[in-house]
Amino acid sequence: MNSSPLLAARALSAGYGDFQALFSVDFDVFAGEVVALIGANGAGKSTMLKSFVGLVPIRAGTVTFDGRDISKMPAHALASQGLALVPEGRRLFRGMTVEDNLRVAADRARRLPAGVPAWTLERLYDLFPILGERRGQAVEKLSGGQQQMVAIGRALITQPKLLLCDEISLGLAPRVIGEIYAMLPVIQQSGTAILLVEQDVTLASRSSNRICCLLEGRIVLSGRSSEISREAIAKAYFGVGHEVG
Ligand SMILES: Nc1ncnc2c1ncn2[C@@H]1O[C@H](COP(=O)(O)OP(=O)(O)OP(=O)(O)O)[C@@H](O)[C@H]1O
Repeated sequence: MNSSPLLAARALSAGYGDFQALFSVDFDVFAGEVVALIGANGAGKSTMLKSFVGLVPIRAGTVTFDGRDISKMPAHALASQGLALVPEGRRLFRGMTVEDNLRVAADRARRLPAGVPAWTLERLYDLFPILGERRGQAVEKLSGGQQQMVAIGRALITQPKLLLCDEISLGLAPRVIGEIYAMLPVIQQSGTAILLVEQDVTLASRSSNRICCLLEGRIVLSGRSSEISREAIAKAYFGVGHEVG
């Protein structure tokens, strides 16, 4: 693993009005790894992702990406830096086809160095063949899982170094979740790091190299997914002193 992180948050605080959602968070993602961010409802997971991409303003601290301070960079400028968000709820362009949803995002893509293979429509259709079959259909005609595949494809076509995924399993059937999560190693092997916000702790743990747990806006546990016990995760998830069943 490289010694300098791809994404680094330092003493990051963020919130909404009078409410503080993140308290001096230190957090890293290194190139090529999959990190899962877990925590109970309201712990601050989405806020953290949104603060990375300029959708929630940072109150204190810094976020650097690929060595550059992005703390004040507007959301629309981040795709060209190599940071892409798959937002909770997908937020596709309704009324547009699968292919047009993908094409629109390509306009904001990062310029790739020579020799680095790009995520093209063809590669995305190889990753999710059903999208190729349905490329001409309006996205609202697709199932939830297929829409999630479009949302992931739309992020990938911006050629990210880091893909931020906000609860991509939410509301989907286990089989569909399995199909989508099966593609994460393929994306990782292509050289894209992934930060997953995931409610399902078992899935989060199985799908990641490292896991971090947020509790009430603070990181309370961080380590290699293969080395952290279920008990440690449960304690961190619910807070120290909470009975673990
Ligand atoms: N737009 C907002 N305005 C005010 N408070 C907000 C807003 N969005 C989130 N919050 C509050 O910030 C805190 C963190 O919310 P956040 O959505 O980041 O949590 P989360 O860990 O992603 O939870 P969930 O799994 O429920 O999405 C919560 O207390 C939430 O109520």
